[in-house]
This record gives sequence, structure tokens and C-alpha cells, in this order.
Amino acid sequence: MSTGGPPEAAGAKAPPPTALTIAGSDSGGGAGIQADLRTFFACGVHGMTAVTAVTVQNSLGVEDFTEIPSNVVTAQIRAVTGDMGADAAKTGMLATAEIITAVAKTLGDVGIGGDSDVPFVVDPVAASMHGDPLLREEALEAIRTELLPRATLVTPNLDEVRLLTGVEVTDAGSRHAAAEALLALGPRWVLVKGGHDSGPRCVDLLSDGTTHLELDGPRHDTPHTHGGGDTLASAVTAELAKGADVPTAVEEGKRFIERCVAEAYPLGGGIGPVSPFWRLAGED
Ligand SMILES: Nc1ncnc2c1ncn2[C@@H]1O[C@H](COP(=O)(O)OP(=O)(O)OP(=O)(O)O)[C@@H](O)[C@H]1O
Ligand SMILES: Cc1ncc(COP(=O)(O)O)c(N)n1
Repeated sequence: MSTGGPPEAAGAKAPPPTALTIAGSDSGGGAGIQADLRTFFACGVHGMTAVTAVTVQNSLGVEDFTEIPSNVVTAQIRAVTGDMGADAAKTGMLATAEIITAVAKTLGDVGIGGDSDVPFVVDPVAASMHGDPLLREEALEAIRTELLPRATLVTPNLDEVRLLTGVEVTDAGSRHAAAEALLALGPRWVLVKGGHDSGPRCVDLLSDGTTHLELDGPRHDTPHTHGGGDTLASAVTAELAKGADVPTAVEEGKRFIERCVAEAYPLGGGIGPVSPFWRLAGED
């Protein structure tokens, strides 16, 4: 859906696929908008941003955040989609019910998610991995009722599954029950992520109610997984922007994040970020 541009100079290159992230800024560079942009870049997609909040954050936690006025968030979405187009979009930290309501309406206006053919991934970020809140409590209901019905795919971790559905995932049976409860809220696909589970494997369950795919990978022994959820969701969004179907995009995203966790590095005195740098070295 990229809209092209001004008349081309002779020899100009065709633009790459485009993806829009609607999310918060992480001053430490490991998660949020910063993780999304570097993942889009590593996956060969032009990234665009609608910033929802500015967090004061480092490897030790989130000290504070300020949300951006909802009309400025939606103006960013309209500015980039109206001019450059977006082949896919994702949300991360949305901070408040007011921002969620405004974003959901604007995505409908510009033709992203819902019945449109532009895929839309919702990463329902509620807190940082240090446990610091990134979403006002009353905003959960707006995610349930306004955002999820527009989503092509929702990618909650186990805490977000519990907050959204009340289902506590403890085994394969409850993982499937959680997927069903999430699908009842309206997204086309759900990916229940297993990073916060215990055990030697990280099992993520992808389901649309008919197709159920268990993505099962080794758990790497590292404390440095900051930005893992954002990196997975943006890698999936990038693959969707390139034209992949949801199961293929998620399989590719899982392969990508596994390697990013394996290559994570310590930085600062707390939790370091996952790393997509290996992809820039030309590795597949
Ligand atoms: N130690 C690990 N080794 C391998 N893969 C992991 C590990 N931790 C998480 N993952 C994978 O990373 C992805 C993100 O999962 P997770 O459940 O941690 O999401 P999240 O809580 O949103 O992420 P985060 O809070 O780390 O940003 C999933 O595909 C999960 O299986
Ligand atoms: C701006 C922003 N967005 C998302 C996260 C979640 O990432 P994590 O769970 O790795 O802390 C974060 N910490 N900051």
C-alpha cells in the first residue's frame, strides 16, 4: 500500500516495504520504538513511527513516563499513511484509554487492520519486564473492546494473557484455553508467548481457532531479554509487510527472536537488550 512518491529520477530504486509502529520511546534504546525501528531495518523494511509516550528508562527500570496528546499520536499516523502508505502496522505501549480509542478510530479511517488488507499486530504492552506499569489500569478495557477486534494478530505474554482474559497459563491445556478466550475478543490470530513460562523450552502457541501451531524453541540461559516482545512483534510485522501470511510471518519471527536472545548483551547494571546485529552481518 506504499503510495509511491514524486516523479522518479533516472535510476532511482524502488522503495522497500513499509511498516508503522505506534508505541512508546525507551530512552535506553532496548525496547519500544527503538527496538521496533532496528528490527524493521534488520528485516529490510522501512520503519515509520507514531510515538505515544516518552519513557525515562534504562536497564534498571522505568523511572517515569509522559504520554503524548492523543491528537498528536493520530496526526502522526495520518501524516505517514496519507503520504507514504503502510504495508503493515503494529502497536506497543499505548499508555492510556484515550490514546487507544483515538488510535483504533484512526486506524479504521486510514484502512489498517479490521476488514482492510493491511495487517495489524497488537502487542498489548502492560508493564516493563521490571514490573513497572506502562499502561493505565483503566485502559485494559479499551484494548479488549476497541483494539483487539481490529487486530490481525495479538501477541500477549503470560501476564498480559491473565490481565486480558483472567486465564492463568500453567500447561498446554490452559495455553489453548487462553488462546480461545483471546480469540473471543475479536482478533483473527493470537500468539500466546511462553517466554515467562518455566522449563527448558520456550513454547509460543499460534491459533486462529482452527489452525493451532506450537512454536517450540530452546530457552537460552540469559537474563538479558529486554525488548524481546517488541522485537518479536516487529519482526512478524515486517514479514507481514513483505507479504507473508500470518503463520509464515510468526515462524520467521520466532526464528529471528531466538537468535536475538542468543546474541543479547549486557549493558548497564540491569537487564540488557536482545540483539538483531547478527542479521546486519549478513546472516540469515
Ligand atoms: N530465554 C529465552 N530464550 C529463547 N527465547 C526466549 C527467551 N525468553 C523469551 N523468548 C522468546 O521471546 C519471545 C518474547 O516472549 P516473552 O514471553 O518474553 O514476551 P514479552 O514478555 O512480551 O517480552 P519482554 O518482556 O522480554 O520484552 C517469545 O517468542 C519467547 O518464546
Ligand atoms: C517504551 C517501552 N515499550 C515497551 C516496553 C516493554 O519491553 P520489556 O518488557 O522488555 O521491558 C518497554 N520497557 N518500554
